[in-house]
Amino acid sequence: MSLSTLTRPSPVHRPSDLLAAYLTGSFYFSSARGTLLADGVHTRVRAGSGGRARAAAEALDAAAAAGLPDPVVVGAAGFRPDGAAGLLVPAVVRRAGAPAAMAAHLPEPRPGTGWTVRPRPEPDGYTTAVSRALELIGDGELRKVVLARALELTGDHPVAVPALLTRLVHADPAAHAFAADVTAPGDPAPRTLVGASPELLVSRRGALVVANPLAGSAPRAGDETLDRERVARLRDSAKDLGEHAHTAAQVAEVLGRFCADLDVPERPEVIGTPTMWHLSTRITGRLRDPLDPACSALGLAEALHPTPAVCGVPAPRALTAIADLEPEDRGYYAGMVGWSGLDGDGEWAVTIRSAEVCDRTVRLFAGAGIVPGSDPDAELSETSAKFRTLLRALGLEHLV
Ligand SMILES: C=C(O[C@H]1C=CC=C(C(=O)O)[C@@H]1O)C(=O)O
Repeated sequence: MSLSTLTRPSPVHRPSDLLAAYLTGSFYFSSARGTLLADGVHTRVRAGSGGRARAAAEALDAAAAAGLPDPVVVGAAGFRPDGAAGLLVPAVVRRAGAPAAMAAHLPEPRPGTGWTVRPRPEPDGYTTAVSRALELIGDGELRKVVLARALELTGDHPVAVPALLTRLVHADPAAHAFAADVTAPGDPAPRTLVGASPELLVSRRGALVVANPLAGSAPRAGDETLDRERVARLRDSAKDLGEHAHTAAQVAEVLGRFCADLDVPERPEVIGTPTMWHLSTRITGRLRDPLDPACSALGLAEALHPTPAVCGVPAPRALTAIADLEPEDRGYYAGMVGWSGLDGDGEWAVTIRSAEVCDRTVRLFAGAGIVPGSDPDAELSETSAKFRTLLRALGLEHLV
């Protein structure tokens, strides 16, 4: 018998089948690059910030040696470098192509009734924090800081995460859509980080690396003429271009440490999501040493995180300003989510436009970059517009 007749053919999955197969507790990640659904736990990867890529490489080697086919590390890490992370090598991984625009009609989410909403902080607390950040910038302590606020929603029945994820993917098949189990000791029920992020932290395929920092935003109006005006204004806004430049420069500087050639477009372009417009720079590079574990997709993601798209400049001072000015710990918001394979290839997205769902509660965050020229009320409106991605999928858009 030839070897080929003994080889089990790989099953072929459709992206929509993997989405339909997602159950709370699975790991789901899709993007324009493809769809990955993972179940079960082969090995948990336990390591602190800075050591995750090495621990992941060791776990992947051990899983391959134990005969696990296609070992992959999947999961999420929180915003704070010393914060929580849930990374593991799953027992089973299924892959498919990128989700396409889906024809299937989804029933509208049940209009949200019976929800209580707790903004953290209240809107005027957020504008006060932005004013304080502007003072720190004026004093020369900071050049940029991203300030976030949270909405804590409590419904009258448990939130169905598979339905929420399905709505997010249908609303924007090009987004980095994800659902990751982030249950912590003491949680009354499974906790899931779920979202649809427009921001690619880093993607690696062989020696090729892509990062797509975003910063500088305008809400989408939903009217063609108004949106054309908003896009033109964003493209020329000195405040937004400055806010963007910090992020693109830092991402380019970090990738420059690992890459021989790096292509950094001179000017950002404007990209759209169903709710927002963003300034975007797509940076591409070629790794000098793709075999170095520090150059795995996870290693690059660790080196890049947290970028000034979610933190600030200088980063250490921005981290303390965020801790002082935000009343809520960000948890997994503004962290990273994705996967890395045995060969180092993988994809990690920034966990924005996301929520943590636990039983009847949904905790969502949105942030905005504060730079000289920021207006507290406009930053408040920007965060409200960013909440729409999740609120729309929950049937709660009327809340903002
Ligand atoms: C921090 C968030 O967005 C980041 C990504 C794109 C644009 C941003 C901005 O214009 O402030 C933020 O840097 C968020 O959505 O919570």
